[in-house]
Amino acid sequence: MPAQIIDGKQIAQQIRSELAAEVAEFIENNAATPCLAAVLVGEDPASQVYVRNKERACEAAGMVSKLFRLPAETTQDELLSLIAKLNKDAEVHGILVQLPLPPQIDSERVLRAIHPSKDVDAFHPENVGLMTLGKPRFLPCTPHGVLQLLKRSGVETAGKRAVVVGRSDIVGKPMTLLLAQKGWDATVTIAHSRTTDLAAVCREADVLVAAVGRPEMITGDMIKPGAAVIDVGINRVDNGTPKGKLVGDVAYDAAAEVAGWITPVPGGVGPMTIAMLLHNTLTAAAAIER
Ligand SMILES: Nc1nc(=O)c2c([nH]1)NC[C@@H]1CN(c3ccc(C(=O)N[C@@H](CCC(=O)O)C(=O)O)cc3)C=[N+]21
Ligand SMILES: [Mg+2]
Repeated sequence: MPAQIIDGKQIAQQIRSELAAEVAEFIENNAATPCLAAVLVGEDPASQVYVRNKERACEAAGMVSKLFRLPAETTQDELLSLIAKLNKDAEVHGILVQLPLPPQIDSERVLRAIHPSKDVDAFHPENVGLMTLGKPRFLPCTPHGVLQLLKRSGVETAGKRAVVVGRSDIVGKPMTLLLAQKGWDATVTIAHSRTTDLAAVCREADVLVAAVGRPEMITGDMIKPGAAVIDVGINRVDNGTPKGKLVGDVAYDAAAEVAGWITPVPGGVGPMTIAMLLHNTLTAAAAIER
């Protein structure tokens, strides 16, 4: 039986309409509208697309989106002073600084300058710490989106073996912690580029999350029959067209013949990241306006 396709676009749309209702209620009960400030430094074309999608999604949910575009030559001090201004701005509930930042900027310093109560990416060490302790203020958007895809598709994680391929601070690491936490209750392995016999490790997974950033590196033979395969990768590869083609970290066609569930790219995890960003922005607004 071929895999059930997990339609991230549709599930994200469902979450966004749930959020729109909550935002409307929030606006009725508070003298404020949830507001996300997005900061984009430079002209990276992919970043422009993501930031525009985030703005549109915010507005569709009834939230305010403020975009701050800074030139590629922006200095660290200029960026830090914008963040200081946004931290103090009572109208702004969430702040997102789009990554990657240009090389003259120390990303770690910038992310730590965002006030933790407005850190809707959940990248600040205080928020990473709270999440790790099982007391999250915000959940990081992409891993939270993955959990929602699993839950809303009826994939059981309790007692199951989960393998996360990739150990980034943004996806891999928090993904493993969340899958192991109470309520999700998976037995989790974190695998990476130095893992011996990666294929055998992956084949043990009832839930396989690929977050390595290497196009189609997870092949059909690495998948346990019936597993849920969640592809976090978004890689643009050359296919002779000017824009190239988006592919995930999973070789989709072969994987779909073996898996029980699978997420496509595009239309899988990507739209969920944005939906969970909106969710965090509403959470931030509720905490600040309370
Ligand atoms: N501070 C910060 N926070 C982020 O959350 C963040 C970031 N920086 N920098 C870049 C990455 C990447 N990211 C995506 C979000 C949505 C899609 C998305 O909606 N993708 C669509 C396709 C988009 C396309 O066609 O290119 C999809 O997968 O269907 C993709 C990627 C958020 N990121
Ligand atoms: Mg941030």
